[in-house]
Amino acid sequence: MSEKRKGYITWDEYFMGVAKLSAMRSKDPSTQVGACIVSEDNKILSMGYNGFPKGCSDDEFPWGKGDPDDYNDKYLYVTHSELNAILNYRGGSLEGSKLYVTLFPCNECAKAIIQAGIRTIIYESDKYADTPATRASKRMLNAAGVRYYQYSPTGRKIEYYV
Ligand SMILES: Nc1nc(=O)n([C@H]2C[C@H](O)[C@@H](COP(=O)(O)O)O2)cc1CO
Ligand SMILES: [Zn+2]
Repeated sequence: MSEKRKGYITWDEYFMGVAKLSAMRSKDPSTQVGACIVSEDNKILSMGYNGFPKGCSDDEFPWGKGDPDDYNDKYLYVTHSELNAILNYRGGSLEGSKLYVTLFPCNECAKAIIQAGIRTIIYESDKYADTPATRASKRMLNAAGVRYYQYSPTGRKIEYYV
């Protein structure tokens, strides 16, 4: 056997796969989001998923939304996967890096993405495309010249057994 194996996964499948694995750690009963930040030369720098900040117990803080009392709304407490991935990175600069994320970033994360120097976003779902948060996000990303494109799945089922 002198030729390389065929059927190995692409870089996009690899990193979106890592983002999805990360999302599976989320405790949010409604939407689980995962992110993976990668250097220009395809090395993983950081990962994250949506969750409460350190010390804010997943069992004590509220996971609900739409509670008449905003104080008990998860949106006040959750850190988004993208921001967690940015904050989890302790190695220095993210300048020029790429972000793989399972859901299009919101406006608040867009600010952090732009300021961190992330230059490319590869996203899977855009299920909140019509919301002001996503529209404002695209407005800022476009102005800042951050490139984004939707991940196109190959249809390959990613499973591994030795
Ligand atoms: N890009 C994103 N990254 C995220 O981590 N999130 C988080 C915030 C919430 O925990 C959850 C969305 O909850 P819901 O609105 O579908 O019930 O996903 C949300 C978005 C949407 O912009
Ligand atoms: Zn966000």
